Amino acid sequence: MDMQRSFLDRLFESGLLIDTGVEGLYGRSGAFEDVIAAFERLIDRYGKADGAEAIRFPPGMNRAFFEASGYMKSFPQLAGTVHSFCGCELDHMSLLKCMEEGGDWTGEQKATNIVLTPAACYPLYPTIAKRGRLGDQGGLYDLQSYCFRHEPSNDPARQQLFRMREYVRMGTAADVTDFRQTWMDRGVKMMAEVGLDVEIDVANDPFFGRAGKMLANNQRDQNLKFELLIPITSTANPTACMSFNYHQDAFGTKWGLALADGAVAHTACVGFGLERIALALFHHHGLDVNEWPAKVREALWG
Ligand SMILES: Nc1ncnc2c1ncn2[C@@H]1O[C@H](COP(=O)(O)OP(=O)(O)OP(=O)(O)O)[C@@H](O)[C@H]1O
Ligand SMILES: [Zn+2]
Repeated sequence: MDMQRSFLDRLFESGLLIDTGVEGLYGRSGAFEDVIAAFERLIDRYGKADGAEAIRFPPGMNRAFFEASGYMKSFPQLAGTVHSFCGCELDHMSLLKCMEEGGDWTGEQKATNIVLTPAACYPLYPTIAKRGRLGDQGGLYDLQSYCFRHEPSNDPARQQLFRMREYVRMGTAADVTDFRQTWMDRGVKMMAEVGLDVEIDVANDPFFGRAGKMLANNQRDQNLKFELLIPITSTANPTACMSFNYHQDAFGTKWGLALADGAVAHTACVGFGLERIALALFHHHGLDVNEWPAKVREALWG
């Protein structure tokens, strides 16, 4: 396990990641960000011909949509809510007094209407449903967001605030499973271009509790989730750097997403973990991008 800690220490020493004193919450250097920007341009090149509609949401979402999504049923342990001080002057005085005494001042904070986005695609489904039926070709969207998950760790690849680039397809079952397969093939090709060895395997989400075990088994048995894995700090447990999810008609039904003929839409999403991909590149090719193989630099920076 201390391969993780030592890689994290090297990232801090090189300045690529900046320690904030909280596990999984890091500043990033210009060099780190350049790699993410370059990799996103590579994603753009692979996806361009498909004509996805680009949409960017901030890293917080409407609490009502979050509640309706069912996230708290499946992943209560990962969610992060935004709370604020909503009191009067008297409340403010007791707040300051409590802080001064080192007490728990957060208990009086009230929930706002914003929840931190857990995955880039969560705000999309209710947004698209509100527009009415999809067109004849269904829908294809290009998203990117910071996402929050409460999973503190000294593994630099497991962060609490990280960026996810996603494509989401809405259409018939065939449309969305074809889309997912296309991106599995593209994912392998893209990673080969930047000199990373990958494998693709069936996977499951970290559903909470005993009932969650069954959900996870079901997800695996039905091949609903695949991950593209790259060894970063462990070859025995390579890290998921992309995931490919087929939701069947679950989100279509939940949000009322309808195809042009009125049938319930199927959906699939493909996610790139941008920090994980950057970390895989630094781990494989070294912490100085100037020393990376020419072929890799060419693929990223032309
Ligand atoms: N804590 C995290 N830190 C950095 N990147 C992450 C984190 N969690 C997920 N990702 C990235 O976002 C992508 C899409 O998220 P997804 O929900 O499919 O991940 P996940 O299956 O929960 O990941 P894991 O199994 O490693 O917890 C993942 O493939 C991964 O690259
Ligand atoms: Zn998604």
